[in-house]
Amino acid sequence: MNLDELRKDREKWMRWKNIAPLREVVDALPELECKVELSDIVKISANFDDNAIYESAKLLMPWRKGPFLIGETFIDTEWQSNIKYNLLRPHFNLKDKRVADIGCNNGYYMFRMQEDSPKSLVGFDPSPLYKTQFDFINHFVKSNIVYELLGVEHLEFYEEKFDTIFCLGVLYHRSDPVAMLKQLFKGLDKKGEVILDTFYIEGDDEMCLCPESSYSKIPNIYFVPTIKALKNWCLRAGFCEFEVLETSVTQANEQRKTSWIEGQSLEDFLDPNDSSKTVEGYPAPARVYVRLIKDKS
Ligand SMILES: Nc1ncnc2c1ncn2[C@@H]1O[C@H](C[S@+](CC[C@H]([NH3+])C(=O)[O-])CC(=O)[O-])[C@@H](O)[C@H]1O
Repeated sequence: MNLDELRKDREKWMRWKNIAPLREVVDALPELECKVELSDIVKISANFDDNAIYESAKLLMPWRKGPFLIGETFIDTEWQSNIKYNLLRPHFNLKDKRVADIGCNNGYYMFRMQEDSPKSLVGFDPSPLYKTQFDFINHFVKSNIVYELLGVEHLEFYEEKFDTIFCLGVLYHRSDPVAMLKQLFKGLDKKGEVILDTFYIEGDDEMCLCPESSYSKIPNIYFVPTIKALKNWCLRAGFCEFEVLETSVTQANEQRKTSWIEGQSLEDFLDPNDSSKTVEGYPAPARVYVRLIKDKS
């Protein structure tokens, strides 16, 4: 597959009529000397015109992943992504590694991962809006992060292999999860690892929930496995080791409606009389975080 042709083709997405005005917002950002602090909130300080920054950031809504503070503008994103990042933080060390984040959204995790001084950081996400949010933040952060408007399906054709691949919150969106796991496998160098999270259901059987048309009001969720079924998928994809790192139930403080998104959030996705269930009557979203090893030899 010729990725350069695809890249060229996807550059055109930036001229879509809903995206082009947002590109102008990014192109008009001022050149300023900035101080960047990588903590739970990615903080950028400089001599900003705070009203202008606020108005520009608002135009790039919805903001799902973060939070960010730019001057006095606090982008209170739908997700407090620091919770997932901090849960995973004890389980990786990225020093001098080639790292990819698949489904990187606006790059929040990659901005934080810079604290480890990886050799390289590449984000894959086929969303022109999220890339524009990344460009907005990175205009001030000035990182070397590479953002590819590509999907997980392109990873196996990518020009370089990776030592660590993060793939968080993507597997349940794929209609062929084993094929996706194989694509991650092929994206790794020999000794590589994948850190992945996905929704799971409780149970000792090797079983899977197949939602009828939506899960937690999300339409494109195909399979929600037990941990044992997930392990089987991973072994079938070729990984030699499957290690459960953490499990968590999404709480209202992690995903909630803020003034930086339109529409609904977690509180509208759960049964109002029983928060252990989704509105569809399925078990409420719980996530398992795993490490997959390509080859131990
Ligand atoms: N083919 C594709 N390949 C890769 N990514 C894709 C594709 N299609 C859509 N996406 C992207 O995958 C991300 C899924 S969100 C996870 C974000 C982050 N990782 C998180 O864990 O918070 C889901 C969630 O938060 O549950 C979005 O940014 C999509 O644009």
